[in-house]
Amino acid sequence: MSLGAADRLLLASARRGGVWLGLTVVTSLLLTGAGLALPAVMGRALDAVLSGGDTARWITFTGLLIFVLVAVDAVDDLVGQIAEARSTAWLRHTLLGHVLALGTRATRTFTPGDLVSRLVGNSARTGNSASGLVWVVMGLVPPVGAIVALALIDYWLCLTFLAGMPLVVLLVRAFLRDISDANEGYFRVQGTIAARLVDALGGIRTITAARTVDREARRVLAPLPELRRHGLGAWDAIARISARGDLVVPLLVVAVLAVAGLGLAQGRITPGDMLAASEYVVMAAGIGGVLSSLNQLAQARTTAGRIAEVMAEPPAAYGHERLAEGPGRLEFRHVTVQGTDGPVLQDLSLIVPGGALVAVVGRSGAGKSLLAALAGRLADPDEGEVLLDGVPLRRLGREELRQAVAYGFERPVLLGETFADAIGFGTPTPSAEDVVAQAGAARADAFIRHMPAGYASRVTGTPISGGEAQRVGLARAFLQAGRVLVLDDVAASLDTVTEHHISQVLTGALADRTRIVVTHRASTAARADLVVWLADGGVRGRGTHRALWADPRYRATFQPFSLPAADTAGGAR
Ligand SMILES: Nc1ncnc2c1ncn2[C@@H]1O[C@H](COP(=O)(O)OP(=O)(O)OP(=O)(O)O)[C@@H](O)[C@H]1O
Repeated sequence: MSLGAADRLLLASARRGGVWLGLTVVTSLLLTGAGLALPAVMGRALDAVLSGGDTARWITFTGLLIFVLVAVDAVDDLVGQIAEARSTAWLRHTLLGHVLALGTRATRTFTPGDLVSRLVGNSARTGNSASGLVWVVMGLVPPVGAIVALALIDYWLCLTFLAGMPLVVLLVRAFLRDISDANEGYFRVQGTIAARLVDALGGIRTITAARTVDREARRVLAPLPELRRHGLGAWDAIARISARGDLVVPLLVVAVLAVAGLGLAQGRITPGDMLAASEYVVMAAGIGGVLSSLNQLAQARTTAGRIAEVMAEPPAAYGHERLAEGPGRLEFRHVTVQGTDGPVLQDLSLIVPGGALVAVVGRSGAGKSLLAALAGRLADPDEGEVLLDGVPLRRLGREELRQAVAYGFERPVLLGETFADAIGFGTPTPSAEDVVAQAGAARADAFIRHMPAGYASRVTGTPISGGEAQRVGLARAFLQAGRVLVLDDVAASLDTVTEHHISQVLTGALADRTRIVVTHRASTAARADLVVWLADGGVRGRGTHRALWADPRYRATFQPFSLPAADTAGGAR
């Protein structure tokens, strides 16, 4: 993490407080000014009482200053909170936009739980410190002003105070170092716990079925002792600075008051000056107020650093080129994708003819989904490139690419309020007729109509089966289908009759598109114009299912239960 990036982000978020932050500066200035003037005015009031001067005038001034302090304090709280809310909103917006722009890369680099903790907790902590930034700067004004006031009363007072300052500076530096380390550890561990919790919620069925609830709870909360250690570290730093401050500050106060007493005895200063000096020396030594703001700022820098880490990940860059009319011909040119233990796909070259129905088959882990992801830039190759109708995908504009290549997934996430929304998701202006037509094509229409509110039924709170969710996802993919449609194992939860019907849609209404279908089923491969058989990081074979079937290793890629009689070489079509 670069501290520079964290500081820049912190400042940028503070700036989003806009006019409210400006008002915070004004109210802080007023509070600081009134706070600084009060001891002097009180001193004058005392001198006036003792010497029979204009007592009423000075007491009125004192009352006015106290009124200003109370009234402005209330306004200061309000404008400060508005500025903080604006900063936090901007941070969340910016971070969320960036995470979504990172696409699949976001969750490969950061776990979802960790991202959520950065997006929710860390953003708030950073944004809420926007006005804290003002307070740190403003917090320094009273001590500095008080030192100047001491000098104005009597320069010996000021010199006595300054003699003790190096000690105070050392204390503050040590505090900042300790508190930053503790905060950094604390927020990191918080992110780890959030990540584990999200994992556990994702696998809650498995955990419940395997009766491992207690074990899982222990796993999620395992970093708690570390969290406690960092939390205690922060408290320790605060306790140390206040203990040391409790020692140093009274010593400073006593030293300055002793010099002031001497000045009073020698007639250099008046009793009112003595009263003011006693207030100013406490104010000058009042590092406590600044310390809590500094602590807040140190936390905000740490959380800003965690946000800056995500922001530093570059999102996928899109080009500006558009596609000319074309059949949807895809070309994989010497494509290599590195996995964690070496290449998953290596130097793979493949042409998917425009308008063809291509089945991608292979054993589990062969890289079928990865190949499907490469076809529409849900993943980018480490070497080589993928071209659509002659244009490298990287050069295409985002909109152009997303319109050209549509996807359907095995476990679709249904996004949108209602089922109609979920099907129309991603299509700019889906008409109700189109939504219903594609739901019919994907065999989703009947069960959606049976719901109490039909297409207007809410997705959240309406339990549906895995196969039903797949059909809704398919309807969305059909509606979106551009010149290329990629279906990644979409029929996994479908019965053979439904799957057959959907195959008919692929070879009927959508026959003019390039269709890439990742499948484990021989029956689907049999219906394809071309089968691409992946193994050992490359294309082991390509051709029709019937031709490839002669190879026993090809036959072995299909699980026995998915080989109906019709799927023998003779029956395969
Ligand atoms: N974008 C990526 N970058 C690097 N490696 C990846 C990427 N996507 C997937 N992989 C890795 O590629 C390997 C193959 O995964 P993939 O999901 O493509 O297999 P598959 O053939 O579809 O398997 P299955 O039939 O079980 O779904 C896995 O080890 C996976 O971790």
